[in-house]
Amino acid sequence: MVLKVALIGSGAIGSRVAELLDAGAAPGAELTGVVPRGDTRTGFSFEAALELADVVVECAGVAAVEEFGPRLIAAGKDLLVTSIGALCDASLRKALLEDGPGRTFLTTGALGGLDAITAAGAGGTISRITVESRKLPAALIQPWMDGQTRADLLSATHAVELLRGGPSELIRAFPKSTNVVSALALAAGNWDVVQAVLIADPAAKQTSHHVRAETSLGTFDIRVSNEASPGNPASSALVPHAVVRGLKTLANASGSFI
Ligand SMILES: NC(=O)C1=CN([C@@H]2O[C@H](COP(=O)(O)OP(=O)(O)OC[C@H]3O[C@@H](n4cnc5c(N)ncnc54)[C@H](OP(=O)(O)O)[C@@H]3O)[C@@H](O)[C@H]2O)C=CC1
Ligand SMILES: O=C([O-])CC(=O)C(=O)O
Repeated sequence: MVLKVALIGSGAIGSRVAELLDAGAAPGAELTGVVPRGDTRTGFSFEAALELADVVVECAGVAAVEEFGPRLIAAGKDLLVTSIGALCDASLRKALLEDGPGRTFLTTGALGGLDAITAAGAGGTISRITVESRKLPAALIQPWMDGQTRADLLSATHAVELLRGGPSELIRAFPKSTNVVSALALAAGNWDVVQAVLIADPAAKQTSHHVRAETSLGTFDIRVSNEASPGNPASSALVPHAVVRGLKTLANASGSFI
């Protein structure tokens, strides 16, 4: 049986996922349509995705998870989320993870090591997870920043610490750049053990995430240095490939790491 996939969002991640699916990168999965933003009276629509897709991939942002996620799950569809920070909201988290009948999957996205953290959280205890993320300053400019803050950031000649805190604080201020922090909390099964720091680094050649997880089953030190997505310097180029890997597993798990 073919796994029918719909996408919400066709930016840097979504458009690459569509290309990869069309090129047959996930045997057993095929692209049914992409939900456009706004007026959907012509062509594919969210209603068409509800009717035709087995799994809907969100690669549109935190607000899109809030807007579409609960309806998909209530309709019995599966949802694959990239904007994982949306799950900082406890009531949305319940709707997506507990209420069913649809299932919510979370992409590993820009990170590695979530499998080990999930296993350690289930089989042991996690005392602390820290993550330091570094990106180029231009990728971290936000709509709420005033002109002076933007100018200072863009002209910085040294690394600048932008924010330190837990998943909710980070996602509120940098919703397109700190989903990995929420991913770590979900992997740990604990929203209180993760502390993050976001750094704008003019010398950053790649986007990096340095995770350190202290658990009763071991200490995991995980560093990823990702190329930026060609379409969006704020997103790692790895993310669409992580999404497609997940779809491939859903469609045909044989031989997959799960
Ligand atoms: N889990 C992880 O490791 C990572 C997660 N992410 C998440 O993935 C998201 C997407 O990243 P990326 O592709 O680089 O971002 P882009 O900005 O390149 O693309 C987002 C696309 O989604 C569209 N969109 C937004 N809202 C809607 C909607 N309601 N309906 C239909 N389309 C919509 C946008 O349209 P428009 O241009 O009109 O706004 C845009 O085309 C990020 O916002 C972030 O939350 C990103 C990187 C890593
Ligand atoms: O792509 C990345 O490296 C991380 C990112 O933007 C996010 O977590 O939202």
